[in-house]
Amino acid sequence: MATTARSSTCIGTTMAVRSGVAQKQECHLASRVSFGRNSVLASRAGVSGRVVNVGVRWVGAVKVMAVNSASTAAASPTATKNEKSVAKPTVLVAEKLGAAGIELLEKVAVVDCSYNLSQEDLCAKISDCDALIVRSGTKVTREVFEASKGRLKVVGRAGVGIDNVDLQAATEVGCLVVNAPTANTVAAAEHGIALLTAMARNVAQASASMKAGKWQRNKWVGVSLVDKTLAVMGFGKVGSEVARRAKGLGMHVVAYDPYASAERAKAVGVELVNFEEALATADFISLHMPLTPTTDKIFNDESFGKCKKGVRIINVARGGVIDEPALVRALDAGIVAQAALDVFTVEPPPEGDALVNHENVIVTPHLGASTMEAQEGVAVEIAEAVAGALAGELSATAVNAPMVPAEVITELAPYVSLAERLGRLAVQLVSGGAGVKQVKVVYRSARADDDLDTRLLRAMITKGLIEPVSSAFINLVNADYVAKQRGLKISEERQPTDGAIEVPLQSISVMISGVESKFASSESNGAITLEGKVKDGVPYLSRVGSFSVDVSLEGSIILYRQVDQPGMIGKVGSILGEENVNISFMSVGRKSPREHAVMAIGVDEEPSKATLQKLGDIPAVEEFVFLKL
Ligand SMILES: NC(=O)C1=CN([C@@H]2O[C@H](COP(=O)(O)OP(=O)(O)OC[C@H]3O[C@@H](n4cnc5c(N)ncnc54)[C@H](O)[C@@H]3O)[C@@H](O)[C@H]2O)C=CC1
Ligand SMILES: O=C(O)C(=O)COP(=O)(O)O
Repeated sequence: MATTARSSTCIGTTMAVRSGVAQKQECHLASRVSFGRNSVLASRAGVSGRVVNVGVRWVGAVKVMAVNSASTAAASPTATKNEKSVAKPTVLVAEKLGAAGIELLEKVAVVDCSYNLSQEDLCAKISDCDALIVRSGTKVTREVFEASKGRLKVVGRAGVGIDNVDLQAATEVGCLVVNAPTANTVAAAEHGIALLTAMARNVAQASASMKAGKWQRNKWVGVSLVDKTLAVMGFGKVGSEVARRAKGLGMHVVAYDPYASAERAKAVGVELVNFEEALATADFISLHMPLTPTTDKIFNDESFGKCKKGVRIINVARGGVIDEPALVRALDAGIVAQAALDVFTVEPPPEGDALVNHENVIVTPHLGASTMEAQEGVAVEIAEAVAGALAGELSATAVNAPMVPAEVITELAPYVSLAERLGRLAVQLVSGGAGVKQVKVVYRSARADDDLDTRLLRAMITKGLIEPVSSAFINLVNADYVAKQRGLKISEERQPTDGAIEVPLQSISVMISGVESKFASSESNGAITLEGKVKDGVPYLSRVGSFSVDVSLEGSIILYRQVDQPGMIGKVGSILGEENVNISFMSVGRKSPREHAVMAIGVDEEPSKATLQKLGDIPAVEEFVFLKL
């Protein structure tokens, strides 16, 4: 009895329109995890050196890099069906960047250097940009991400501090944020030391006085550094370089950093102390922690009250770590003898600012990273990170995405592809609009728990589950966030196997519970269950409900349940053949002869509704569903 010949939602068609077109491309076989929307699916990765006519889709899955990879990965989502070649991505450089970085970017992108944009101008421009590069002077707010209308894929911060980028907003829209964390470390440390020594010897004031025609040798008597205690607050890259240099000046150096390792401190000859002890013992305090909710105004009336009277403070970190009016009060009260500041809560500070104009304060306009060498280094570091991200690579300096080593990405590439396809197929089996809320993923692997990073897989299952039924764009950056927003709970389970540990995974199962299936045979233990495997680098569907099948996950799939009997393959084959639909794979999953069996047929072309109806009308077919990958 033929029962439910239900047509499944034609999700794939929607996706194709949204993304552009299927393209013919010659590709390298470097499988990577993509952040680009128009990535090329690596369905044949590892099989042949040429990949032809692969669908270009807004994925974020493993991809085969196109020859012109950067431009392909970052092509405008508005590309039309007739476009033959995909335009280069556009990178907006909103603040001065070293020439070497610009040159590097120009090889892969159209580079628009527009400095000093107002917030309105930035918002107006950003929807035409795939990447944005900034320093500390540009606020990349939620408004900017919203104005980009989904086009912006990467924000590169040409420096360390990312407090000027709304990371939450970036993550929500799946925009990768990368920084250049190492190239300006020495410059910032040297500037810290410059401020320390200049402050101690009144260099700035004495210079200004002499230029004003005075010769005040008695007025500008300084203090010595040798044998004084310097407290380094934040013992990271800059802090430890400052500590090293201060030791060379004969200072006793202590450091406060709740996350720093004692061994690293010991190696530099620095004693790690707690916050109070640092304040109570320091003659000089140098700030090198990031601006976070915890460090925001960490130097306030209360903390200045705990300082040794006459302490001198250097800030090359962020203005916001100091409560500036409190510092003015501490300076006026003589608790703080002097301050040397490179950074301010508001930059530039308002005219007539009490702190800037205080006689015991010396200031520089955020020059910590401003050496020729550091700026060239930062420019190259950020250009490489942005170009890599546009080409779909995971960045080693990603700020809002997990860092996954390149070798792990390469190894997991076919499984990442399998994961997305399983999610994509499973959600198409859900009947009605109840929505998917509970998903369990089972990874069967011979590897130890800590030897298999499932974050990529989970992200791609999430992508497969959500993208077909929403307008969301999902990648590794925002997968967990979007799932949480939609109330989708994904639990993961590891099942150990006896297989070879060289193979990362024996299988992945995706189980959706709490929903009805369009295809009853896909249910097992009350959940829609699909299992997949990778064979010779190619993802396969290996189980539907409790039926074993074996069909390559390429093209589309027709699943039907039939009463197992001779002649069925011929009937189905000729119906599809009449419409010139090419069968790529066929597999029968049955429990015992002449009983129910599930047939899985891979097809290269999408059959028409009439053809699907004819299949459903075959008397032995009990139910069927057509699923698009
Ligand atoms: N003025 C300028 O032009 C420059 C400023 N910077 C700023 O300097 C700061 C440090 O930069 P890096 O050393 O490269 O960063 P980093 O990440 O290597 O070091 C920061 C250190 O602060 C520590 N930290 C975090 N929270 C803390 C807390 N509550 N209390 C104490 N320590 C805490 C971390 O554990 C880490 O060791 C950043 O804010 C950065 O933006 C960096 C370069 C140039
Ligand atoms: O790298 C940092 O955190 C800095 O503060 C340097 O800022 P800049 O790039 O000079 O605007």
